[in-house]
Amino acid sequence: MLVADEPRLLEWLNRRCEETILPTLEAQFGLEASELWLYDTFILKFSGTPGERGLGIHVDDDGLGISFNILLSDPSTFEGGGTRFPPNAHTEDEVVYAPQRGQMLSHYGGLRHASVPCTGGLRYIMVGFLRSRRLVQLGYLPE
Ligand SMILES: O=C(O)CCC(=O)C(=O)O
Ligand SMILES: [Fe+2]
Repeated sequence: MLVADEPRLLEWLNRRCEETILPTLEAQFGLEASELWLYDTFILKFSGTPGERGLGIHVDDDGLGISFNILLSDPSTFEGGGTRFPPNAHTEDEVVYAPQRGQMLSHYGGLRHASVPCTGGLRYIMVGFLRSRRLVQLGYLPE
């Protein structure tokens, strides 16, 4: 579901953006919050049912920006789950993140990644994509 369709969720997201999400992304990417534009935010539900376990390897938003991924569920309520970054030009190691409830993973959207499949219970995440023209100058994006 789209966060913008639910006023209470949108209010929560706007507050979190101001208090934590934007300051964190500013520090991580060396950008000013005013240079970032929240393009899309949605909630995803994964379960152990085949076809609902997670996303295969992909890039977000055509690699145009920055992605954040907040775990909404308590990790004790689902099995499996997490976000996986296969080896890329910068590292030979696969990296897997399995955050606690409320923790945020943020990354350049053009980095290839996938869900670690959920194998039981329900895993809810909030995923948002931000864009910024400055990412090009910083060398994250192709010209
Ligand atoms: O399951 C995950 O943590 C990955 C979610 C994701 O990459 C996305 O929604 O774009
Ligand atoms: Fe993604």
